Amino acid sequence: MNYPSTVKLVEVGPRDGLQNEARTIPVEDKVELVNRLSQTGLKTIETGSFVSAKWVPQMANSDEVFKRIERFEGVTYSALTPNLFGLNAAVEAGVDEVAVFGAASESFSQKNINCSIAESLARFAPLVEAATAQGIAVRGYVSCVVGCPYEGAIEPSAVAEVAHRLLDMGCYEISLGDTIGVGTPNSVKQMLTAVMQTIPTHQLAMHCHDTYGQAIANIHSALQMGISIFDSSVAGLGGCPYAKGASGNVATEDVLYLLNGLGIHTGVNLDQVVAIGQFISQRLERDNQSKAGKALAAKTG
Ligand SMILES: CC(C)(COP(=O)([O-])OP(=O)([O-])OC[C@H]1O[C@@H](n2cnc3c(N)ncnc32)[C@H](O)[C@@H]1OP(=O)([O-])[O-])[C@@H](O)C(=O)NCCC(=O)NCCSC(=O)C[C@@](C)(O)CC(=O)[O-]
Repeated sequence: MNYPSTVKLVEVGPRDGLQNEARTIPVEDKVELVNRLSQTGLKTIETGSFVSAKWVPQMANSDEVFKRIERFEGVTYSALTPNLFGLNAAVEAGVDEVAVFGAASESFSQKNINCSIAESLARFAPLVEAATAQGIAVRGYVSCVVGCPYEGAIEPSAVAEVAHRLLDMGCYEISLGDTIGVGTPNSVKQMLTAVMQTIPTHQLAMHCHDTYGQAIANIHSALQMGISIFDSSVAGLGGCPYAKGASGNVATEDVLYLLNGLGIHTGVNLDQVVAIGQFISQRLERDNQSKAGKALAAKTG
């Protein structure tokens, strides 16, 4: 079997993982989480979000988080920015990288960012231009790449179109989000086949949620197609506030266990991530969603 020899993991726990938590998480806990993740070998940590606090209250203190984290050499600290207002706030807070987030589903786009897909792209273009002019790289997300909570199945061609437009406007990498985790290896393959017709494989990432327990199977399928960038969240934290019932991202521990088993290099220390998964689950008083994390933690006591 042909797999990439190296995989980059984008840790989205502090953002995607925490954005949906009901109770306010103290800044200190977020800072401790980011600081600990920074020492595991992870090279990109999505640390917060510069969105409306009315829409996503949990991310309201992202500026403070950015100001208080320790910056570890070689680690990129990124944030979501839906518009120029968000970009300016993010730059002020000292982000290294930003991400715009669009969708392949009209209904999801309206619910998530209150505009159509076309309007979102028109809004992102000046943001990407302003960010790159300041030397800040922009990642592009496409949500609902397999299914949408409001529209059901999504055509691979719709995903390919939005992904292509984001790349064209200057995003350096496109992260394909199975927002509600409905994908299976076949539907993911069909979607990737369409997207890979216009986007080089090395510029594509998969962002899998594990709602239906398919995330690891889908990642394995994407690996076989040459994808070498995956988003994941420590302890499987997370869920999107505008996708009811969507559970967390695939757990970083589970992805690392898979990649280690396949002999794929990540540079990330699994044991350290397991300990962080236990720490954050205890702080949030929630169950650790990582199967590998729980099994490994039980072994070490
Ligand atoms: C995009 C908007 C702002 C449009 O929201 P809107 O209401 O259409 O915007 P607006 O321009 O009319 O502004 C309304 C108010 O928001 C303020 N505002 C405007 N922009 C900002 C900003 N950047 N930061 C802070 N405040 C902002 C603005 O100042 C104003 O304040 P008011 O005058 O009412 O006091 C809103 O819909 C929003 O914030 N949405 C965020 C949704 C979100 O964060 N969703 C979760 C992340 S996406 C995700 O999780 C999926 C992903 C990426 O993980 C991949 C996957 O799994 O699929």
